[in-house]
Amino acid sequence: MSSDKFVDKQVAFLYASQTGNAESISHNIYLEAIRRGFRASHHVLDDYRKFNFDSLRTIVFVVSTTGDGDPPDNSARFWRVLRKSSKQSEAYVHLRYAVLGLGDTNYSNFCNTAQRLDKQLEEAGARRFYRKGLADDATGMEDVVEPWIDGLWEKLEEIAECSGKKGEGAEEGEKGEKGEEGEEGEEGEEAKEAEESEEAKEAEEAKEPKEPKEAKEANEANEAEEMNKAASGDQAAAGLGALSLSDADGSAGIPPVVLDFRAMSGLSALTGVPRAPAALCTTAIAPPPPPPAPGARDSAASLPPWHLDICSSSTSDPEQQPFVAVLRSREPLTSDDAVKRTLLAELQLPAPDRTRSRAGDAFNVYAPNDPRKVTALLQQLRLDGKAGGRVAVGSLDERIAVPVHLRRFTTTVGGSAASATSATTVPSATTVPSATTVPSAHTAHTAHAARTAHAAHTVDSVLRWAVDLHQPPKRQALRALADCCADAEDRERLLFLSSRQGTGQYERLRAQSAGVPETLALFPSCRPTLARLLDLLPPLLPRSYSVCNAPQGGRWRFAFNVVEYALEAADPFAQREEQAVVRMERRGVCTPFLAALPLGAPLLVARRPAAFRLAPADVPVIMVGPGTGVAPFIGFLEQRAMQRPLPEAPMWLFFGCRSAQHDFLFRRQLEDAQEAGRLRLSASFSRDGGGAQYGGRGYVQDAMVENGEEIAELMAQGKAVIYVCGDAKGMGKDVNAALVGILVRYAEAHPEWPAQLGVAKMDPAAAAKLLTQWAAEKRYLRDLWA
Ligand SMILES: Cc1cc2nc3c(=O)[nH]c(=O)nc-3n(C[C@H](O)[C@H](O)[C@H](O)COP(=O)(O)O)c2cc1C
Repeated sequence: MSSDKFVDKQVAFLYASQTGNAESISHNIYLEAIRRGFRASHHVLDDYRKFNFDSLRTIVFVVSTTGDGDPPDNSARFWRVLRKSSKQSEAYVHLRYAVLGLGDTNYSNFCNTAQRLDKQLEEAGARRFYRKGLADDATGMEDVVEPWIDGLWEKLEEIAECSGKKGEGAEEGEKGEKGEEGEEGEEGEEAKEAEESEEAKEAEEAKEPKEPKEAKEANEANEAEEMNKAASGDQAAAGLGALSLSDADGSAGIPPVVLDFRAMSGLSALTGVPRAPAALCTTAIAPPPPPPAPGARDSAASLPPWHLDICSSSTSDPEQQPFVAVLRSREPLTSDDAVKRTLLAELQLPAPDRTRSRAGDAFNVYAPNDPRKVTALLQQLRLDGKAGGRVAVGSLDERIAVPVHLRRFTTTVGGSAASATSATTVPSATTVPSATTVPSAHTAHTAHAARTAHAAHTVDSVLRWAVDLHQPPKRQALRALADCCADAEDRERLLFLSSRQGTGQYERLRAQSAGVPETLALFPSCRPTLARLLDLLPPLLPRSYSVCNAPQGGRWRFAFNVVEYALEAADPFAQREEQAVVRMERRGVCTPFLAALPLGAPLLVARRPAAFRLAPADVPVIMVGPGTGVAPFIGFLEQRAMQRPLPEAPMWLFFGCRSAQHDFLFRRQLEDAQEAGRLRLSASFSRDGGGAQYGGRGYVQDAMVENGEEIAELMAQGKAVIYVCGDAKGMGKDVNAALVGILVRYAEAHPEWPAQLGVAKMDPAAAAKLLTQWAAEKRYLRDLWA
């Protein structure tokens, strides 16, 4: 091959993901890249040491945004490194990159991670080779993600060829080379300019009013592109490209024989059906051993069977290493007849000094799927007799590792050769890691190790602990499940559900919180193999809670609403013909688990980076925390009560709930603090108005507006810090809007104030911009959840 025909097909796919969406999307792109002959690698951003970020030349980023415009936890360290290097304007001139951002326009900082990443890379001289994709969970991510991926391949091929054409000189002076400059073509340059001017405008305007428009524009651009792709049949080609011969026979290293479906009419082009994720996993299941002695398996049902592994593994951040805590107490915070049941639980931590707790801390709990869901699924898969059988997961394609959350299952079955290509040997009971790093108070669980060595690798444990059975399946998964139906009608219906035309029914299904077991039950002939199901199910992630006490005595208290509801998963096609109804109780993953856990039971937890830190004692704080959003503020109150001399700066809490009688959380504690002069409490009650003592119905944002002048005074003159904690979609947005209004009115009453800030007119856009500035200065802090 002559040097000018050389094609450099090396590309790294890097992701940052809080709840797994970005991870699974980037993993699917990476799989497709391998199949298309790219020399691809796939890493989480925080593993930057493994992939040597500075030496990469072509990177495709898929990053989500979490919290209040924050990057996911698994990219925290990467940002520090990037910030340092990107201070030099030429640091990344060698790099070509593309960014796909995942976000939700219900949050104020739409796709902030992707935007920030793009900006910082560009400032450091890196070159965007493909337009930025910004996918919106609020309107359906697939609408942006799929066309963005479709368009990516052409650009990747183009830049691979450009690098190749330059032959040996390709590594040097790339930026000035003609081929490189022409990467995006005229269209690409225009898009880039449009983006640049968009960003310039963005800097002028406040984030909040701007973002939904941006998402809309990005979506429109994507839609146009998607139509072009559909016309060329490219979607069908990409979707069916997985059917390469080398995949089927597993022959390593031999270039795959890929059948090109480009010229054939594509099902997805005709119906808007998404492409099914490529098959990756293989599984081998050994016959189950004789049943364990009674109680043996359940004795630590609250811990993943591999918890000792996790506790002793060296994580990159020892602060966030999981450990075993014990449930000490649990009590209701609501009355028996409250609409929502809220519980207060307390955990005993193994070693107080190890946790270095501070008020405002948050932590993760590792909880299993509801065992009833697992049982229902095993029955549907006809695997109920094999639940206790040891399972080995492997990869169909030697070049591709199985996803991280399944790697512990890449073991041989019973010593015989498993079909899993990346299989290693199951650790025997004696090789199970010792519990030296597990705190001594918890070493009782060590004795459990031998028993769990087997349980750690069973069909049951993979479905209980490794994959999420609660999330409604994504449209791509439904598309793939359609191929697992024996009955043509089931198949058609699943295809329809996954398509754009099926959006209405799909949303209906999602609204009913139908997880995979419930969805499968609606399509009785759908029987995916365990391997296919593992391809499709997202990893089961830990759930996060705020600590609601000041750190003392190695204890964490936290409050949670028990998410439990019995709904009927009605057949989404019920209007068309006979009604199919599946009755299954649907619940959250973690809170019913915590609500039912026996006192004294162990559970696996890990610290999370704190969303909030209490301001210094001389800084006034305004706290907005309806419902369980009040939790971190209880910790703040306790912390300030412990400080000497007692802080004089005011603490003002806006609390809200339905009814003073039923769900006024921490009522006694809050009223006592108010009586003692340590707290100003503004409580709002949306249903009963709070009775004579409080009076009047309303929400926290209404109470804020009523007290707008004082709030604005504290913020504008007193340099207060305002914290908001709770539901993002309703409360978070409403409180933000209330604050905008408050600042506008304050400026009308105090015309000198905007001038002091150098603002000509404090209109809503200027007020929103001021809030953004306060957020950057950490004076307006939000911890919001969906
Ligand atoms: C607690 C929480 C906070 C979020 N905050 C934001 C945000 O500030 N801006 C945004 O655009 N999207 C936000 N999102 C939406 C996520 O980015 C979106 O759901 C995405 O698909 C998640 O991808 P991941 O699973 O890879 O983390 C938030 C989602 C959650 C659950």
